[in-house]
Amino acid sequence: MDDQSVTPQANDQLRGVPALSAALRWEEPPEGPEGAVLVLLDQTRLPAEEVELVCTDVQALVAAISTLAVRGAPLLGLAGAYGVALAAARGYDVDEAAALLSGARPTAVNLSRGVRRAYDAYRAALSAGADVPAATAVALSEARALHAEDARASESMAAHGLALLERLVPGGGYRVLTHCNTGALVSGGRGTAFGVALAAHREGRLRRLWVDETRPLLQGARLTAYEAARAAMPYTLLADNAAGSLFAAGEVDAVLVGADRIAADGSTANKVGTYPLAVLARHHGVPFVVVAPTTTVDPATPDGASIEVEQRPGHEVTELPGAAVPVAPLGTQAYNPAFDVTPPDLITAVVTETGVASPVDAASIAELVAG
Ligand SMILES: CSC[C@H]1O[C@H](OP(=O)(O)O)[C@H](O)[C@@H]1O
Repeated sequence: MDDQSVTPQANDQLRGVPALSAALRWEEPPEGPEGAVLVLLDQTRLPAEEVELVCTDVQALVAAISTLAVRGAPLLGLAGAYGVALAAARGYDVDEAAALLSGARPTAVNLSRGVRRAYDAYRAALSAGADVPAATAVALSEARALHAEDARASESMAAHGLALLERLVPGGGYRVLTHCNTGALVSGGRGTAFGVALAAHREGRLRRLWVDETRPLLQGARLTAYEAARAAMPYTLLADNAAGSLFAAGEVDAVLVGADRIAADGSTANKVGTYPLAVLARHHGVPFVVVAPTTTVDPATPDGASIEVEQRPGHEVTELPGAAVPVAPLGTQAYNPAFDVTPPDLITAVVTETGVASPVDAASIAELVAG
């Protein structure tokens, strides 16, 4: 494979792009939280433009979640928690806000879990006699705590994942294939699977990051390539359909992917196209590793069949992002699941901030959750 690594200087799209800002942040004026806003980096506009969305109400935040302007399981958890605080700060119906936020996308358990965490804290404060401003401060404090916990979890996952890679592929020079986007754009920190690849790069052990474009919304081509270029990582973009030939050519040492929901038995929902990679990895004897915080593990979901897979609009398949005309004839029906589910027997290891589960089964997953 010829070296096609790109450095930020070589890519006009990136020249002059400001440093990657936080994917999500809370802002409030000196007068107090009544004027609070949630500022989101609009991920639908990347990599060409770094545009921020300023959400002043829950409806705007729900729309941003539904359109993937803000996305990625851990970040959805933060958005949900801050969304409850925003509703309380601005005097909206907090019960209604919690319901709207939790229902914005069904698969990533982090979203409803983040909403629940801030909502329960808010309600508990009110029950304990706090007034609304004080209860709002409690909800915001929970959101901020979750943000900090996710950043710390990101560092721990990178450390555990790097140590696992060294065990799986001794000597470094890893050629890692990844799918979708799992970097700082989905996290309070440096991400999940991408964070492991970034740590390997910084240790001089990453020979190549193979980046699946990840149809139909191209999170890989638009977002992972963007993050990899900014980190000056040796990355190469590929069509999802080309992954098989890379395995056949012996060009992949490990697969690193994220997760949106990990069931109690280790079944893992992740971006559609993940399951075929797991089958390819098994066929070619390549380690297949899921990297996710324990906030993505849902003990209440027993197995893969119990995971609700979000079905998205067909136009995302029949139209290319930004194209003037559809690629398919008008009226074409499209099958567009946002995720698929990989069974535990095809997963070499699950890496969380608490450690590594391998083999992957109900017992090893429970041990990760217990910490
Ligand atoms: C570590 S983020 C988890 C997960 O979220 C992405 O889905 P989406 O872009 O639809 O939010 C993708 O499945 C990532 O692997």
